[in-house]
Amino acid sequence: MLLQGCYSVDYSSQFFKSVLDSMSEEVSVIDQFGNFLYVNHAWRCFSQGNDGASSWADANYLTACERASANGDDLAAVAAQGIRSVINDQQDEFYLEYPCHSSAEQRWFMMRVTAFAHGGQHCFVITHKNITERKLAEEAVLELSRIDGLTDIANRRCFDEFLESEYRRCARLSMPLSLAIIDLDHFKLLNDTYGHQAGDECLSKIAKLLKGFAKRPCDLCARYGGEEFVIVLGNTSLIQAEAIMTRMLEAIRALSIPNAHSPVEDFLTVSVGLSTIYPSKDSNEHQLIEAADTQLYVAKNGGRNQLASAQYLIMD
Ligand SMILES: Nc1nc2c(ncn2[C@@H]2O[C@H](COP(=O)(O)OP(=O)(O)OP(=O)(O)O)[C@@H](O)[C@H]2O)c(=O)[nH]1
Repeated sequence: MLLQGCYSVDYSSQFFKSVLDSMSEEVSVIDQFGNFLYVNHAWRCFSQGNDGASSWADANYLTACERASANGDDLAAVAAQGIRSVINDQQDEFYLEYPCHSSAEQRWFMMRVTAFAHGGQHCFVITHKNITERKLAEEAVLELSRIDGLTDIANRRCFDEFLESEYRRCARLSMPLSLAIIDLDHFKLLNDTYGHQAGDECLSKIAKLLKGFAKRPCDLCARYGGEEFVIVLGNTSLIQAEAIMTRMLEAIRALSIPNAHSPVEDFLTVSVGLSTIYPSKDSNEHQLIEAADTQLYVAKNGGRNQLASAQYLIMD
């Protein structure tokens, strides 16, 4: 077929083959049994680079997915199910984003499956597009959305998510979970005496110190509110958490951040409310927060500059 424009173009098979071979997306066409009918240049390059298989014409996409699935690749099972759903006309299109990391780099791909009919035969186009750049940008944004801008530690949102998942993990493994709320004493006076900028610097200094007390993957230090911080200690009993918090209180006193008008000391002190729970299906993480908050109230009322703690007991 010839169409007239600036140039005359011959829309022959060779033309479309050249178009498909020039694409960076990997494109293949399979029949309803999963047998390959066509693959473009990018597909051939990718599969050769991956496993040296060059004879795509003899291969079967569904069989390859099912083999990978049997070897523990859960996403291959999802892909096979998605392809079948388009083949069986259960949906017009299947779409999957999946990681495919190599030893050298992190990579993500987007797979799309659509159907078309050709000469009475049902055909299915499967494309794979490298979406690594977009995924890395999304991850960076997500990371930023979980960090407190001033202190560079986890923010409240990150804390909420972490506590929920750590709560479930400790419940599953019958482990204790401890939570400490750390509130700076008379911080308003520090701000009023030395200015807001000095207050900000103080918050950053405290955050940096607290981070050193939450080093394991099951720990988290976060900014909970203005001058309130939290430390989650997974798999940590009350006695162990008390020991850690006592060391932390001493470390904060040792910083000797001036707070000349504080009625407690002439340097910055903190009050800590600590509670430990053995998570179960009869309790939840919000009860642990309430329990730590109650202990913080006890510490504040007891004269500040101290730790108050209690095991959270689940009532029948
Ligand atoms: N510099 C600075 N100050 C903050 C920030 N967020 C909250 N604050 C201040 O923290 C102070 C908290 O005051 P209060 O709630 O009265 O608590 P406090 O003075 O620490 O008194 P107690 O907690 O009862 O010991 C307020 O003056 C807030 O303006 C911040 O990001 N930077």
